[in-house]
Amino acid sequence: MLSVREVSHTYGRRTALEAATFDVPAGAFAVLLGPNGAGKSTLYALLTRLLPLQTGRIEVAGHGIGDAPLAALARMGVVFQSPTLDLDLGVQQNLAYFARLRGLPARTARARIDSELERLGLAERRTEKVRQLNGGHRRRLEIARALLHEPDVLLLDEPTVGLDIPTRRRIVDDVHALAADKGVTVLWATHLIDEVRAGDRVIVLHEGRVRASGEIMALLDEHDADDISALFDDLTGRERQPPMRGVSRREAAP
Ligand SMILES: Nc1ncnc2c1ncn2[C@@H]1O[C@H](COP(=O)(O)OP(=O)(O)OP(=O)(O)O)[C@@H](O)[C@H]1O
Repeated sequence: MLSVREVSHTYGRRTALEAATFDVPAGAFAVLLGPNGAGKSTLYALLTRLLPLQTGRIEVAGHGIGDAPLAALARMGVVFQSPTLDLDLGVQQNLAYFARLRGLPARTARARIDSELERLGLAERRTEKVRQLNGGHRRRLEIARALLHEPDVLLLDEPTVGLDIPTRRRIVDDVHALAADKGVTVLWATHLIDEVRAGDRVIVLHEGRVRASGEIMALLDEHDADDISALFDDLTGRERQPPMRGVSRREAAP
């Protein structure tokens, strides 16, 4: 569903991505895991055409982002690192405005917005300004907005930045459930290993290079790592960190 082949990007003399290559199969939840400066945001800018592709090829649902950009972008929902809701518009207005931008027929938009507001427990608060919502609700509203046009692929760039741990956990669980429910393919960028769940695919990006890519349990076996923290330390040269909650091989044991 998402294919990234030999993608490199430089800013002047600084190399941000170097021959990055990975695939995300349809319906998979893939975590793009990399420390600060790994090149995650650069990759998202290339995937969404905020930056022009310098070398390599990116395909979304079979459409090349360079040669069929409109078809590729139409299949994508995007949640950027910085929030993009209009704080002074109402909850429902934010969704309706976006549905218009995506060209959804009014009746379809209304039905989807109603069901999303219901799911988020915001139906009663639909006329309130977004400014009045807490951080977790704002982010969940933004994710719901990105799914209104029923994209095949949902891209999220560090969507839990600035949120407390319980809210972060809730959003990670929520998007996993949503993805399974709607069959949407997800690429979730983060530097936080505890956002990976058993069954996820992981792409470890470090200094612009893909260091490993595959299903998390298979990667742990392949690298003989006890848990994701050890795998991440091994692949990024990070000093061994104290144990942190995260996927481990013990979970897979009978
Ligand atoms: N506009 C720019 N001009 C020059 N260098 C840049 C620019 N944007 C990013 N870089 C550099 O490219 C590299 C990759 O940055 P990028 O923002 O893509 O990484 P990231 O993994 O998203 O990091 P973060 O988690 O901090 O956002 C870094 O070395 C960064 O300093």
